[in-house]
Amino acid sequence: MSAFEELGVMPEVIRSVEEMGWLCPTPVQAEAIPLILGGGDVCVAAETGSGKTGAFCLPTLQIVHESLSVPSGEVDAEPLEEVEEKAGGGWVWSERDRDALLEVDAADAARCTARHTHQWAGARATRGIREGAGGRWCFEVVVMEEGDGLCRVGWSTADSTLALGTDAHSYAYGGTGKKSSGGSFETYGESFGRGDVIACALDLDAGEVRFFKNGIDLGVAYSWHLGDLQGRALYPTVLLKSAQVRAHFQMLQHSYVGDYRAVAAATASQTATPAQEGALDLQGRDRPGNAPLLLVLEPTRELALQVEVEMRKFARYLPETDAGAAVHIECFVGGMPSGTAAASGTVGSTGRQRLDIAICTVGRLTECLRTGRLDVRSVRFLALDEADALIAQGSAPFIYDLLRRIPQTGRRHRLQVVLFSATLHSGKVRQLSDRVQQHATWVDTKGMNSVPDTVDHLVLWVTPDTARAVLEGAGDVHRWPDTDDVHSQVDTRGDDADALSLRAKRAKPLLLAQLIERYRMEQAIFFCRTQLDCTVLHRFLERLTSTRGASIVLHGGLAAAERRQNLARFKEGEYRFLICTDVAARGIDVVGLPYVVNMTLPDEPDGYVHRVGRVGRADHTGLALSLVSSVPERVWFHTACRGRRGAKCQNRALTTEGGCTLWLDEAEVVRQIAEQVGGGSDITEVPDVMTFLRDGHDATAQKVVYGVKRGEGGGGSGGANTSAGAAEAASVREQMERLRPTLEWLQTMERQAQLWFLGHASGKPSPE
Ligand SMILES: Nc1ncnc2c1ncn2[C@@H]1O[C@H](COP(=O)(O)OP(=O)(O)OP(=O)(O)O)[C@@H](O)[C@H]1O
Repeated sequence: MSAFEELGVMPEVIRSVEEMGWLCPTPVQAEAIPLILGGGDVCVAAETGSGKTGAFCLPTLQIVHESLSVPSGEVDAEPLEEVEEKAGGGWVWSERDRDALLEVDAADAARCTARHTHQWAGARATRGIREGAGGRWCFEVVVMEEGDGLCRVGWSTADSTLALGTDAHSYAYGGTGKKSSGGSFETYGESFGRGDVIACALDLDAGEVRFFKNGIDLGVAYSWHLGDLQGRALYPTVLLKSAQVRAHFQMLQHSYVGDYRAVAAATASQTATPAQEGALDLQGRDRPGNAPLLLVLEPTRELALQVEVEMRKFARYLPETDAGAAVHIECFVGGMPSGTAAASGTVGSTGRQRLDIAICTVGRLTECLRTGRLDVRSVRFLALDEADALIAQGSAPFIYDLLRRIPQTGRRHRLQVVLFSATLHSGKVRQLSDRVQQHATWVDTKGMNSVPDTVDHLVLWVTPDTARAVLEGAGDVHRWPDTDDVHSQVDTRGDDADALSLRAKRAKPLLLAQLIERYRMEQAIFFCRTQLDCTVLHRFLERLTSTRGASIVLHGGLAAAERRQNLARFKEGEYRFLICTDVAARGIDVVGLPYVVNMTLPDEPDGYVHRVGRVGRADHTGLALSLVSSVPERVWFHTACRGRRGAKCQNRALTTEGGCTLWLDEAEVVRQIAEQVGGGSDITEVPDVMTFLRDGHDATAQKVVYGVKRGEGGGGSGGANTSAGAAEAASVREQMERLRPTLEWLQTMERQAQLWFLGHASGKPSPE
């Protein structure tokens, strides 16, 4: 039995991963896959390069495939509406069409409660009144004594979000004395609260909604042209925050001027259910062609594209389902044509439009939702990859809004949410998890120190003396590297802070050239702070004969297609060096990459963890070198300039003085990084990089080889020199061979013991 099979992974997926050389799950895969397959919400914090992509792609792909394979009869076996109707006489709050934070009372489904004090949670009734039914209809909401929060009550169509009052056909009256529809709020009626009875009245002959408080008419709140709803039904809806309400759908407490009848008196032909309207039967095969079951959110285009490639590899042997092609995967990122199924109507073999898995960046998803190109109402699985980066990008409000658009419970499943990153240990991530997940299980294979021990860290201090010596050594001023031009009027020979900063900046590229030579770097990523820094470094390396034509640039200023192409050319070995900003810091997987060099440290320790995580992946060893100025460097930080951030900016004043520069104290950043990644992975600090290089430090002299599997000659904290490493690997292999029969025997014994236990527990005879 394959180790992946033990985790419950299906044979077709195992076949793909085995072809990729994955014989055993990594620790994070071993923990996360069964939890996800078991239907739980999971937060996974594990070191860079530990196989997190597989940990969420394998089980989610399998869940999607299994959903597609459910026979149609089974999908429709017991419509939830029927179950709900049996319990509540036809009109109750829906168990399915509600936010996860709202509870529908099990014994009295006309009562619902939202306990959260900071978040709204809504629910719609199981039925609505069709626009064409005509007549005057009403339901009452009693605000219960429990809870001291807020309520909004009213009507909405089944395709509106549960955030009552925010969509066009969603009509709300709130406890603060406001009415809202389409997101615009106006003063209306008066405030209401505990003990009040609010009647939500619908006049389908006039196209009007009005509200009554304790029997008193508050006047027409909304009106529309008959036919505007296109025959759709309006459903009783509530939105609560720390409040409890009970609805009267059948017997009204008050009588109302205008002869309004309780909604439960409507005949079947006058009402509709979301399923009849095609609004909620979205996870079955009636799902619209642009409505995926799995939605993966990625912080960058590069990552989204990489995950798409991986997902397609895992899916390649999946058998065709009744619904047509095995699983239809698409990537939605900015700047390139994507979403072909959704846009052009790609069809599966059943002749139906299909999209099962959508991998998106936030920007493109926002646009696709606005234009209706993607429909998220069928999503039953949401994966937030690099969740902390999504938060740092400011996407948390978008995620909360997204969650409102996705039904929390499907016909037979609830929405499952997983969060992944190497750096999940922040209050903001916990907050996100609390809001979007339910009872999430944390898989934390490495705690705070999420840097693999296959990475060696060298901090090479660039002191003012080093910088001076390096520049003097370079000779002619014209051969000095350019800089980001922050120090335009500075005398390089001076000793003030600006002069020291400028010299450190000019010295770093020269030192990099020496490091490339000393380490005989054949493949490396050089991280820079800004797009301009990348351009300047690229220009410098192009001037040197030894590195001319060897590097390529990747940053957010390039067109999407160029970014994709440049990354692909580097991965394929066409270029030896990738000069990039943090756009490539996360997730990018270059198998066996030996070196990462930080030309400037990132502002945050988390940024360092992700950057150096490009090496030391999948048990390969790697070296992370950081050129760190011992004096503060003045750098661009464009906040004051308007329009295109930083372009042609000449405002060299400090941000504190209304300008666009700041002093970066790399020494302080090193201290923070050492604190975060210390422990398991020591950072070796070299006090003076010049002496280090001059004294002939030579990687090959130490016989350390980076970029190879640990134990096969690699360095890394747990590594060794080439010959010792190879010997160690051989000895491990030998030991494993020796132990194999014993392990197989133990496995058989355990299986027999379990079978015996199961047989014993069920009263059947125990197996031999
Ligand atoms: N079970 C496995 N066996 C062998 N190799 C694996 C296995 N799982 C993943 N890998 C390989 O390990 C490398 C790193 O995996 P992956 O990109 O998923 O890491 P990650 O944890 O997502 O890293 P990051 O935090 O940088 O995004 C990839 O090259 C992948 O193919």
